[in-house]
Amino acid sequence: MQKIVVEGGQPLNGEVQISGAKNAVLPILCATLLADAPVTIRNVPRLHDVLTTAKLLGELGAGVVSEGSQITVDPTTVNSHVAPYELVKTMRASVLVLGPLLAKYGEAEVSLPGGCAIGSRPVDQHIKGLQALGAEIVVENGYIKAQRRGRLKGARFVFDMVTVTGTENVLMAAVLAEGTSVLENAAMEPEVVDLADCLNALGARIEHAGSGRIVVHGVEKLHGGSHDVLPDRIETGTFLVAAAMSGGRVTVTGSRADTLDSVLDKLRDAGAQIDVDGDRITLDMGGRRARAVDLVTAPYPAFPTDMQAQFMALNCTAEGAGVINETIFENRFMHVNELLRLGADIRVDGHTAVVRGVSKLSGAPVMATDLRASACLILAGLVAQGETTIDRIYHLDRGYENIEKKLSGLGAKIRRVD
Ligand SMILES: CC(=O)N[C@H]1[C@@H](OP(=O)(O)OP(=O)(O)OC[C@H]2O[C@@H](n3ccc(=O)[nH]c3=O)[C@H](O)[C@@H]2O)O[C@H](CO)[C@@H](O)[C@@H]1O
Ligand SMILES: C=C(OP(=O)(O)O)C(=O)O
Repeated sequence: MQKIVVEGGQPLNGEVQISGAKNAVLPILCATLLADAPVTIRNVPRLHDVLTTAKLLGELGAGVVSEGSQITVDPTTVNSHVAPYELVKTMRASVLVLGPLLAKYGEAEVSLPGGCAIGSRPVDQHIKGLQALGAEIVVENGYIKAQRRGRLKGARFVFDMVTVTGTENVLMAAVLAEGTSVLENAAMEPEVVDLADCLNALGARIEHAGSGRIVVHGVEKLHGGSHDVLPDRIETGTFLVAAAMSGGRVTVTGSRADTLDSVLDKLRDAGAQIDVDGDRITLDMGGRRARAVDLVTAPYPAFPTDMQAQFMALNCTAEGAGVINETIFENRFMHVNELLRLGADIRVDGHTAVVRGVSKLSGAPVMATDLRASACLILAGLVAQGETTIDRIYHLDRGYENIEKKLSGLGAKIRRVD
């Protein structure tokens, strides 16, 4: 099994290009199922999750052609409406074919995602939202079995809590419903806006995506078209944290600072100087040691749960102590025990972790437990004395494109070994 080996101690300097967002491209690929003609998606990151989604679309009968950072999906040949457990269990985002298959083809059978290392991944809100649009849904034998009689009907639906994939699933179904739907307490994440932009480019009539109240005027069909995926704000944040921890100066290019307000604020609190110039964000730490920061994860525009592990790494070697409160997932502190192996000082009490900065971490073999935990361990390895070997990096390949090449380009000593 492949591992990442990091030798700590190099300040990072230079420029790095940001890829398209994993959490935007996956729903967008699923949304192509709604169209009546081929759809081309550009700025697609080369990630394992993208390959899994392409495989799923292929199993449903769609034509999928991938060329570099572009994928064209031809949904006109879809002949199956089943998303099997084998694919859904490796990637929760597979549940996002539920809304499109139901709305377009009248039926869908999608495996329940179950849980994962970071916590349970319930889909009750997806089901309730689709039922509000008139779907008949039963859950049996581990599958969500949905069908509709006639067209789905536009409705008002209030989500019990902010759910990103829940909003996306119901939004995609509402696009082809008869009449207007109003989704209240909707997720405001930039990835939801990107999905809505893509759907509107294909002929949907979605208003106010990015607010907590999305209005969808149903249309009879979507045409083909193309869309450019928005830059990955979590990849951007991960490189900026790496730069801050190393005391260096890094410019990320092809990024969107307006999707990163809470993350950039925390980096400023940590002592970084941040300059934004169009799609370029420059972080300059000027050789200084970061200050520890407090943070609470919450739905957008608050601090993202997907950046929690990386900031925990930052706090590990920062000046002072930082309190981290994780409110989205019940088990998203799996990286703590691995950071302790590197010499970190962290106490966890329920959803709260208190991290006291230490003057140095020391390299050790560690194990990645999930996607962002993997990134966190690389960041810690980059500032630890000696060598850190990170095992189980298949998690990393789900969500970061060429992270070791990109970090090497900034001066890090990092390599992948078999
Ligand atoms: C709001 C939020 O920050 N969502 C994060 C979540 O999105 P993802 O879409 O995976 O998860 P949701 O946004 O749906 O879940 C948010 C919360 O709602 C609960 N829930 C969700 C759906 C449902 O039907 N019932 C239910 O109870 C979940 O248990 C969780 O506590 O994980 C992604 C991957 O780490 C992140 O990119 C998203 O930022
Ligand atoms: C945990 C993540 O993704 P997923 O929901 O696909 O597991 C993530 O993007 O950090």
